[in-house]
Amino acid sequence: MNVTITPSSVAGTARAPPSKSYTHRAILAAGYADEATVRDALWSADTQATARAVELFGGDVDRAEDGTLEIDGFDGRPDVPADVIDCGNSGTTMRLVTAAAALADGTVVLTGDESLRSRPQGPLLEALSDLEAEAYSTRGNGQAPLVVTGPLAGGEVAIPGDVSSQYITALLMAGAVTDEGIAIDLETDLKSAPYVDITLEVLADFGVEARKTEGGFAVDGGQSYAPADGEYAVPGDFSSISYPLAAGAIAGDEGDGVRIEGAHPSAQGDSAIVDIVERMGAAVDWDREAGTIDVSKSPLEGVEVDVADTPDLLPTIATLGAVADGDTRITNAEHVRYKETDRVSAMAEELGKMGVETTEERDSLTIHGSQSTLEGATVRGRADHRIIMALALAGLVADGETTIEGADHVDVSFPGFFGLLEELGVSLERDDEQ
Ligand SMILES: O=C(O)C1=C[C@@H](OP(=O)(O)O)[C@@H](O)[C@H](O)C1
Ligand SMILES: C=C(OP(=O)(O)O)C(=O)O
Repeated sequence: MNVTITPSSVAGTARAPPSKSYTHRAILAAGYADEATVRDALWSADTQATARAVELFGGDVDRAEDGTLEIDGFDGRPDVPADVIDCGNSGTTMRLVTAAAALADGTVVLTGDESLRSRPQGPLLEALSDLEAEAYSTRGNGQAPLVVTGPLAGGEVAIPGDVSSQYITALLMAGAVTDEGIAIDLETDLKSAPYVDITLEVLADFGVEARKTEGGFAVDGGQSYAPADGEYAVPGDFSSISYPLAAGAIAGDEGDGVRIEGAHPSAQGDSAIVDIVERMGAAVDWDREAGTIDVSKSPLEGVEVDVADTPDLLPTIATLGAVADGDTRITNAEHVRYKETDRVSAMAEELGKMGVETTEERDSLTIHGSQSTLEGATVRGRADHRIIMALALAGLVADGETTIEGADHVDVSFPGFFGLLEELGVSLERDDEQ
């Protein structure tokens, strides 16, 4: 599907979709449990990949009409699946499920789409091998397809922290049901650190104790997963909130702004977007207790933003920077190159087609912003949900129409994204022929 956006102003109320990160963890934690109910779960292409994996491990995921998931777990140790596990486009699924697979008493094969088969899995495979499982890439290049044979022993393991925090999450979640537990020693500084905080929070909510240590993280073995009262509720997603928030800041209607609901504080590092938009000069009011954010259009100015903790915000910040006056410098961004696409280059090149000048370095992206230079263009979504959504934002304020090719991939994290834009008053056309 291609989507063509006509420049539009936005006004109205947007409900935050449920958090993708919390939903993945809750579905897998429920899988490790005997049974659990997960309320307010995100049902997207990525979270469905995790649900499929839980089912292949012997669990059952039943989705009620209101979206509640009733999950029968595999109760600690996964069965050896009757088929290959296809993780689709989801890095979180592949990492978390690879470590779970190492608990099975047999061999598990994992694969994914072309993008996922180009993302780095090597450090996790090495860590699992150090913990006595057999784990390798069929091509010997640290990328999927992956073959994992358990069972995983506990123990101590060293792993780099600057490729993906999902390796740490995966080891902590699986480590809780090993006999000995797992102690993780970080060989480098940890990037995307708030995602491990999310993991510690979800583990605690499922009655599993894991902790930070001097050199990294640790989890004791022999623990069982069980949420209090058998239920777990997923909070709103701040990476997804970044899009309506940025839309309100750059294209808010003069009279009415945008209100976002479901924005309660949680461990998500991406809630930093509220502060970033405010620093750029937008009028933002976050009522943390009510979980509402009100934003209206204001002239924006370039700022410097360190995305070590918040890689998924880079595309949104790049578009904000394109609209702002002056330079927006996004630093500590090397790990943003290991996502569904190399998002540093993708944003530089696609915004470039809209007339935006950028300077790209290995670890940073500088956007030389000025609204007057944003021109409508045909841009490539690169099969990456966050690139598509960030380019749609740019289309709101460009001069002329913007066509985003391959826009259907928003279903990875925000299936209702274009419907929401329409509700906020955006004029857009979908071309399903493509
Ligand atoms: O654990 C998670 O839920 C995630 C961790 C981050 O990845 P990395 O840790 O690979 O940077 C983030 O980019 C991804 O969207 C979700
Ligand atoms: C990188 C992302 O997710 P994942 O790593 O799960 O593919 C994302 O949602 O931006």
